[in-house]
This record gives sequence, structure tokens and C-alpha cells, in this order.
Amino acid sequence: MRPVRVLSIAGTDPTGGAGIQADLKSIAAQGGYGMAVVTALVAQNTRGVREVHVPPVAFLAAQLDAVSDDVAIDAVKIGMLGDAAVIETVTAWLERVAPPLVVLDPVMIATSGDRLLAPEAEAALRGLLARADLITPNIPELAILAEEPEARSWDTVLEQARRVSGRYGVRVLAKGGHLVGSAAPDALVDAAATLPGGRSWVEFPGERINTPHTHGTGCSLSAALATRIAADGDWIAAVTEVKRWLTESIRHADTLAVGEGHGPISHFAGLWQRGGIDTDRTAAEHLDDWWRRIAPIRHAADDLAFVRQLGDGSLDRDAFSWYLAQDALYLRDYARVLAAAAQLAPTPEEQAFWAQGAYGSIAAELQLHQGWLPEDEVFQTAPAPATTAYVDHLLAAAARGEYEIIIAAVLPCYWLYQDIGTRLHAHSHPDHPYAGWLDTYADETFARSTERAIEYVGEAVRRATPQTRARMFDAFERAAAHEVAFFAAPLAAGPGSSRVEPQAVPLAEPLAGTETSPGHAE
Ligand SMILES: Nc1ncnc2c1ncn2[C@@H]1O[C@H](COP(=O)(O)OP(=O)(O)OP(=O)(O)O)[C@@H](O)[C@H]1O
Ligand SMILES: Cc1ncc(CO)c(N)n1
Repeated sequence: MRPVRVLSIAGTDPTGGAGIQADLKSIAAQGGYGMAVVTALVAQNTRGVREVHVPPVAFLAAQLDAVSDDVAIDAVKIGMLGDAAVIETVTAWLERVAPPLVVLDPVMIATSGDRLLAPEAEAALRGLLARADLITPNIPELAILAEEPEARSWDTVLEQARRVSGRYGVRVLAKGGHLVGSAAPDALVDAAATLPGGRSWVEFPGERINTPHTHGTGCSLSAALATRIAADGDWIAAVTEVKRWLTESIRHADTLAVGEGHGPISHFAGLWQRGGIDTDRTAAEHLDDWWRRIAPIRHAADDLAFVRQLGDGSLDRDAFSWYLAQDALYLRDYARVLAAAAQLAPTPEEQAFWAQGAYGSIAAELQLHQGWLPEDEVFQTAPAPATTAYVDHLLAAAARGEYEIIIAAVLPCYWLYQDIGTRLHAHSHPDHPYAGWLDTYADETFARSTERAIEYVGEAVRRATPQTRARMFDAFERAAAHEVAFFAAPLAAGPGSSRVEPQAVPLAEPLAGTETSPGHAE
């Protein structure tokens, strides 16, 4: 669907919180394409208005024509008009161009109390009201339009809005922003009772956020409404959604910390939070980034005596056997976690992949258990702290039942082993004491499994929200750190540790039928 084109006709705020600047942000935040014609240049900031410059109206007309001569406009939002000559120019243009939707914010006085409309222009503004489909006065502006005293209660606001709607034949969005109390309700009022269900008013409850930073809320609201109503035509849905967005943007206003006075709202806070600001990375780019970010962990693994000695063959056989026994313990639970991934997988391909990995891991455990390690050794071996810590990290992810987190946590077992295995394999020769181990992880099939695991995790990262992405990386990084601790444990386990003294373990060829199983001994 093409974004709706919304034209803001309003004054400026060089600090970006109100006027045209706020309108363009609000239109964009609501999914529209924003355009802007300037009625007045306002030297203002979050503290107040200093000076107003209204350019000649001939130039205003030239701006308006430049837009309408070229672009099909879906909606117009009108804000600050400044004086009667500006109002006449805009009115004439509206009559000629007849945009499909006009939302008028009858800006008269800024939040700071400064006048933004010449008092003698009020009558001209009244003449423009009937040209609008919706007007959005705040409580003081509503009172001026009703020619009544300012409302002190929400009920009075609604009554005034009904009278103004009837008198000018226009829908009114009555705003509760200036009320005191814990609520900030708004209401759509139509004296002609043309709202859905033949209603003459619909209330939109809202909580009041306790903040002084509400500069430009009125501008933002009217521009957002013009966009949303033009986009889907459903007035009730539009006001509901816009109010939710506005409340969210007010809630995040404090974090902007712009200016010393009444600061602006954070128009994109929700979008930033839900969608992030990253450009659309591919799955592979995401995981390249992950790989780069765990470089310190990878280098720590390369520097371990265990890893270096495994490569050059000088590793003590007892230490290697102890490692294999721990690995057998590890693999039993690792297989369970891969099975959890299979259970939650979104596609049959992924389900089959993780299930095969689960099978391969437990098959490898059985092989170690039954053949490579003496029968009762694994039973007698207590899990070392590094084993328990790693396994607990994975089992916790499985217990929480989030697919994305589980597959991020199991990935280092593939990826680090494949990476280290490939590099250590350069040292392999037929007489190498650990040739069996080295051959397993430099294996073609294991490389393909690792590639697929990376691909599935990468796709999940791409689909995930920024928050889930961060948690996925955390699960991945922690697992990578556990890998390093696991490799460090065999040579770090000293006297008094839970280490049993295993006999030398004969190394066999890699297991047939387990070729897609992930890292650790097979
Ligand atoms: N503190 C607040 N918490 C939540 N919503 C608020 C708050 N203040 C204003 N609003 C909402 O913001 C919108 C604008 O209301 P308000 O009556 O303040 O308009 P305004 O005076 O024209 O705004 P401004 O002149 O500050 O641009 C309404 O939807 C209102 O309910
Ligand atoms: C330009 C402009 N329009 C509207 C308001 C009302 O907030 C403002 N402060 N400045």
C-alpha cells in the first residue's frame, strides 16, 4: 500500500518539538509521507515564543500551489495560521483544491501562554472551521470557539464540544490534556451523530503521564490523526491508535532531555524500541557480527594449553580421557536441549535438523560410554563445575521454551568446534595420538551442519525484535564462554577436584551415522 501523502500547513519550531517539525515527525511515525508549507517562522524554544515572522501571503500561496500542482494530497493538517490574511489565503486554496480530508488544529495560544494567532483573526478562523472535517481545540481554544468561559470539568468540555460541533457543522476532538487529575481523556464529538452506531460522541480514556515535557502534543496529535484517518478511514480506530502512540511518545519524552523548559515528546520512541534503527541486515551479516563480537572468547580458546597440546599431540592422555568423560556427560543433556529445539522449530526442515543433531549427540555419548571409555567410568565421573555450568545454561534456555534463545545457546558447540577443529586439523597426521578427534571436527559433513545451524540462527535473528536479538546474542556469548571454560577444565582440575583418574582411552574412527551431530567428542 502506498503511504498517504499528508500536507502540514503550519508554523515552525526551530527546536523541533512543535509546529511543522512535530507534524512531519508525527506523519512519519504514523506511516505517512509528510509535506509542509510554512505559514509563519517562529523564533521559539521549549521555554517560549520570542518572535514571529509571517512571510508575505503571496509567497504562502506560491508554496501551496507548488505542492498541489504536483502532488495528489490525501490529507491536510492545518496548524498555526498567524493572522487573517494567512487564513484567507489558505481558505481560498482549500476551496480550489478541495483536499479529501482536512484536520484543523485551531492554534491560538502556545503551551507557554504566548499568542500564536492575532486576536482580530479569531473571526476569520471561525470562517475556516466549516471547511474542516475535524477540529482539535484544547480546552482554552474550545472556550474561545464556544464563546463561553473555560471548562473546569470534563463534562463541561464535552458539552462545549457538542455546541461547537453543532454550530460549525464539524467533528470536534475534545482534548483533556489541560485538565487536572490522573486522567487525560479525549472524545470525538459530532453533533450530527454520524459516528459509528449513530453516536454523537465517543470517549477515548487515557492516563495522564506525569511530565512537564508535553510541548507540541496538540500539533502531533492533529497531524497523526490526519494521517491515520486518511490511511484507513476508520475514525474510531484512528483516534484509538493515535492516542496510544501519543501516550507512548509522552511517556518517553523525559529521555530526550531537549531544552530547559517544556521539552518535546519522543515521536519515534516506540518505533525505535520495537523496530530498532538498524538497516535491514541479512541473516549472514547478523551472524558475522556475532562472530566478530565473540573474538576475545575465541582467542582465549586458542590460547588454552589444552587446545594447543591437543593440536600438537603433546596433551596428557589422562587429561584427554577426563575431558572425554566430561564430554559424555555434557552430550546427554546437550542432546536433550537440541530435542527441545526440534520440538519448537517453525519449519519441518529445522525440526529435522535439530532432531538429527539430538540423535547424533546422544549416539556419540553412547559410543563414548560403551566403547571409548571404560564401562563404569562415565557413571563414576562426577560432572566438573565447568560441565554443570555449561549444561545448566543450556537446560535453562530449554526450560524457558523460546526457540530463538535455545538455538542461539546451542550454536557455539557447533561453530567453535568446527572453527577450532579445522585449524587444529592442519597438524593431523596418521600417527597423531588424537587424529580421530581432529578428523571429526574438520569433517565436511560437520562443516555443513555448522553452516546450517548458523543459517537457522541467522534467520531467527533477522526475524527477531531488537530485545530478542540482544537476548539471543547473550545466550550465544555465554555458551561460547562456557565452551572455553570446558576446554580449560581438564588441565585446571587439580588435586581434590572431582576428577577421577581415567585409564588411557583408545581413540576410534569417528562414529558412522552421527555425522550431523554437533561439536564435542564423537
Ligand atoms: N501529561 C499527559 N499525559 C498523557 N496525555 C496527555 C498529557 N498531556 C496532554 N495529553 C494528550 O495530548 C493531546 C493534546 O492535548 P492538549 O489538551 O494538551 O493539547 P494542546 O494544548 O493543543 O497541546 P500543545 O499546545 O501542548 O501542543 C491530547 O490527546 C491529550 O489527552
Ligand atoms: C508553530 C507552532 N505551532 C503550534 C504550537 C503550539 O504548541 C507552537 N508552539 N508552535
